[in-house]
Amino acid sequence: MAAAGGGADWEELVRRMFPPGTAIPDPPANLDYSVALEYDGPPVSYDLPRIDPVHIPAGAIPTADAASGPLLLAGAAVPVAPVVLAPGGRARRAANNTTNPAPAPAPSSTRAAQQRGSSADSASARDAHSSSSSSSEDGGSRGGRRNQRRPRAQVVTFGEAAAAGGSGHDDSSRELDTAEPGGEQYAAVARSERKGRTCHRCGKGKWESKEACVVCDARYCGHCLLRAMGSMPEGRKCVTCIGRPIDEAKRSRLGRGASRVLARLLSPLEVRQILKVERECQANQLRPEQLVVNGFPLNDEEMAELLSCHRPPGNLKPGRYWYDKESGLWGKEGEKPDRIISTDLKFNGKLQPDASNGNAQVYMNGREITKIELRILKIAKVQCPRDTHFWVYHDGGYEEEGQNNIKGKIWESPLTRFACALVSLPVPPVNSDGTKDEAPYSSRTVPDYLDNKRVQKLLILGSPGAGTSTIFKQAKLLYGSRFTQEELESTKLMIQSNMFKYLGILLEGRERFEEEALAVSNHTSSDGEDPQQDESQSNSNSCIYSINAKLKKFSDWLLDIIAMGDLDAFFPAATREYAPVVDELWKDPAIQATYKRKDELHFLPDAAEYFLSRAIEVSSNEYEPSEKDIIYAEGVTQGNGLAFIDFTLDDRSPMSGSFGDNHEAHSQPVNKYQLIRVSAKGMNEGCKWVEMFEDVSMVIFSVALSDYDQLWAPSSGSSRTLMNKMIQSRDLFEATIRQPCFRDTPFVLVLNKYDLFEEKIGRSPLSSCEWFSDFCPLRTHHNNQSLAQQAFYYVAMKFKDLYAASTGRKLFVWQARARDRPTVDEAFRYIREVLRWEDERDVAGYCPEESFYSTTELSSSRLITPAEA
Ligand SMILES: Nc1nc2c(ncn2[C@@H]2O[C@H](COP(=O)(O)OP(=O)(O)OP(=O)(O)O)[C@@H](O)[C@H]2O)c(=O)[nH]1
Ligand SMILES: [Mg+2]
Repeated sequence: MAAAGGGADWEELVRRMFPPGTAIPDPPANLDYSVALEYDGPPVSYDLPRIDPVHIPAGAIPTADAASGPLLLAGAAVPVAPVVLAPGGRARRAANNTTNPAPAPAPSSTRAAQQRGSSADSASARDAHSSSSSSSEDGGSRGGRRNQRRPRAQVVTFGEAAAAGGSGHDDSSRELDTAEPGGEQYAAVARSERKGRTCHRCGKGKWESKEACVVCDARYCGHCLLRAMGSMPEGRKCVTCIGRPIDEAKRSRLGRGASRVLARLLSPLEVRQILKVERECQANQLRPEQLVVNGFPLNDEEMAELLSCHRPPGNLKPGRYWYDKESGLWGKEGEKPDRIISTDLKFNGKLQPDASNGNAQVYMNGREITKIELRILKIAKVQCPRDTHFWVYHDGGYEEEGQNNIKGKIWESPLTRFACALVSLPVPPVNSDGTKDEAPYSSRTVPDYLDNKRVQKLLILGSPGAGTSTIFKQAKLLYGSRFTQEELESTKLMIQSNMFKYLGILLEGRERFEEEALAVSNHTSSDGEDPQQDESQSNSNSCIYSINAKLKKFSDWLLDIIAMGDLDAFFPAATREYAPVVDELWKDPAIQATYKRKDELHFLPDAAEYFLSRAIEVSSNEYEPSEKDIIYAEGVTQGNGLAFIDFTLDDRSPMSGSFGDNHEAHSQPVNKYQLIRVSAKGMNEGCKWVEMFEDVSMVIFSVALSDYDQLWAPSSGSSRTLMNKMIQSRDLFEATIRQPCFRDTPFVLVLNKYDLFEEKIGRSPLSSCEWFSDFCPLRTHHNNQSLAQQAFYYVAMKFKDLYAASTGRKLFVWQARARDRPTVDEAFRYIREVLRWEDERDVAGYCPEESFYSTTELSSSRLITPAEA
């Protein structure tokens, strides 16, 4: 505290402390005023008296009701609520009069000072500032530390703050200006804090979800949101940010993704309106100069033409683009085409040969195309040797330069369109017609239908047999279109041809048994000492012999039939003979000891028995696969191992139900998804496919839990030595997450075949897989988790740890039994939530409720043997 005295000095200071226009009472002759001033001298050597902040219970501070009434459009006045000062403010004022040294919380006084924002209050602001700066200056003092994370009192800030909005300072920057004299240094701290989890206004609510300002990213909890953002005439902006341009990083989320907080505070209609003005109000639109097309920034007319054309580029962000007015192709400067927009738009800039940074030595409308485009041209059977120059028109019609002869249309064949979809190249709409499009929209805003167009690509991968095709088929049956007649027909053929495969396996198996039986008989004849053992051995041998005899007869007979091509006889015979042979084999203890499970006996895939037992029906011409058959059948497409479906997912889900009154669901555009499956074979071809999928929103990686005790010859590489299947899956997973193109792509791991896992975990220890050798299930009385659940958690954690170690990010895990459709539905709803979390995280640093499914903070150590943990 510094005493100010002398002449009109003190009067001026006191005047500043009073509201404008208030008369200063005449001082009694002997009155002694003390006024606090900011101390900016060198650090002092003595202890400064400190005042501890008072705790003000929530609700003790009178507040005005937030205005959530009719929304006003840009430019109109913001409704102003009268300011109610926090008690802290009053206390501080009293304190400033020195007569009353009542403890006053520095934070709230700072806040109150800011709120008034008038010049008459600047002294109080400085005064509050002085206490804050002096305590920061004394280094490690308690007060200093506290001041860095100032909790703030809950008071009304909207209204008058909006009046100051034009000053170009947001709430937080003003606060930095006054309270944190350290300038840049402090700003950095404050900015990272802002990204943190606490409410920007009250400093609380670390775990609550929040809504963020689209300008300054300040995030507010449910208690402060409406106070900080007022009636939101330009969408989600602090009142002090109204009129200011949005943070461009948030542009793609403009008008969407309202938080749960907002949905809780306002009616769905209000939320929708706020999102609408956020998307459409003038202040939030791109400015023409933010778009550089063919090297020239747009002017107003060009911008208007671009946005109002028949097919404008949706979700525009500021940046440099190229545009080919003949074909309508549009892309980011230096990149492949991104979309096809209306043709013949007039821009100042001309398309340059190197616009897309292509190096294919083939030119389309003057632009050197990229290698990936060249590949598509080849698929489209366009002859394009080096240095070909094409003209390509809006409908894909093309001709060589100077030839005046349309040779065909590039995007006509479904195969070309499919290939384009896979490599994310645009194609014109099928009914694309002639000439320059008319302009049905005249406003500058992007039409709604474009917003709804967002398709999220989900790539599903996994090692062979992990269930990716089952999940894919379930998704198709759940959300996609029905199977076409053609698809049913090919499924039928596939099921029938699988039967041959199964029988082939049977025949191979027969030979193996024969060899084994031979080995056993050699062994018993050489060192059969124990007569009892001898007897059981010879029993078992004779059993094997008799079985082998049967199998041999069976297989010889099958071979004959196959040779004759008499399939009508073949399948019934197979069914008739197959089951009893297996049953009899299974009776043998030696075989049981070796194979543990009847279905492992013949090394047939899981589905084989299902189909073989109905071989007559399945092999007949009239056979029509049921939905269950489709699910059980192996293989989706017989072609290139690539398949995709488009679907939407509505918001009525058990998971979003857990979000309480989930209004935002109704206000959000329905997301469209494209599920792309690459067969394990495709994956194994050196992961060549992978790069084509760099723009996927998510990778779903499926692993069969039941693989942990299975040996399999690796499907890639030259080695044919058997290897644990789980380890193979792990290796493929690791190779996939390391792909540079998935650096920013979230992963969901689906641990599938939980039913088989549960069934076998009791008899076959999880540690059969060397990666799980330290699994140590808890057996306390209080622990009612089944062994399978513990093992599942453990496996999930192993993958999470692996993922975190390799990418520093968190892996999302879900459990499934893919043959069981509801579990796949649940998995996709979980996947949708993850996508939403990721979106919200991008926008607001929002973090979903931490749980096993969303966090990596848990570790598998709980389930590891102590010695190794
Ligand atoms: N019991 C059980 N069987 C499953 C489950 N998921 C898939 N299967 C079966 O496992 C077999 C292999 O599943 P697919 O979906 O074909 O596996 P994939 O990943 O497509 O494997 P590839 O076709 O080899 O690439 C099929 O017979 C499925 O019916 C499951 O959760 N439980
Ligand atoms: Mg399959």
